[in-house]
Amino acid sequence: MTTESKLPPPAGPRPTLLRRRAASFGHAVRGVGAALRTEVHLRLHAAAAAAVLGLGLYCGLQRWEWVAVALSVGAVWCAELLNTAIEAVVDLVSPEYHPLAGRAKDVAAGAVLAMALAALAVGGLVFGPYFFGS
Ligand SMILES: Nc1ncnc2c1ncn2[C@@H]1O[C@H](COP(=O)(O)OP(=O)(O)OP(=O)(O)O)[C@@H](O)[C@H]1O
Repeated sequence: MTTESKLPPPAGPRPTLLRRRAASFGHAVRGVGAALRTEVHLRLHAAAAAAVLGLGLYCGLQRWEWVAVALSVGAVWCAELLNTAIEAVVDLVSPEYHPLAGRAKDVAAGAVLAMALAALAVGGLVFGPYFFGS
């Protein structure tokens, strides 16, 4: 028995690696856009990120401080986007009430909360000395 696929090859020339990467990037941007349109929390994170950027420029943060702030903002966005994705999948597979569906959503929301608290701590450690002295 052969292990070769019986499927016919796709019609037309195979897209180049660069085109496939560009398409994947487009899907990711579309995902962030969709989440921004539907999730109020994500829009609040965007406003918070803009405020932190302004505050950082105002304070004249050091390079390592920008690193900590950028990683914190990125991690909160990442957690919120994953939470949004998990919510969508849970709604798809379990539109009716189910304790496991509820637990999955609660745990995903908990991940956002944990990251937001860590980001708050980083914000306090970075910006605190600029406003209250070291
Ligand atoms: N299918 C379900 N079965 C059981 N419990 C659910 C279900 N869907 C939602 N829940 C419960 O309701 C809570 C809120 O769910 P919902 O989908 O409204 O998220 P949300 O609060 O709108 O989140 P976000 O504001 O981030 O969009 C969940 O955390 C979970 O406890």
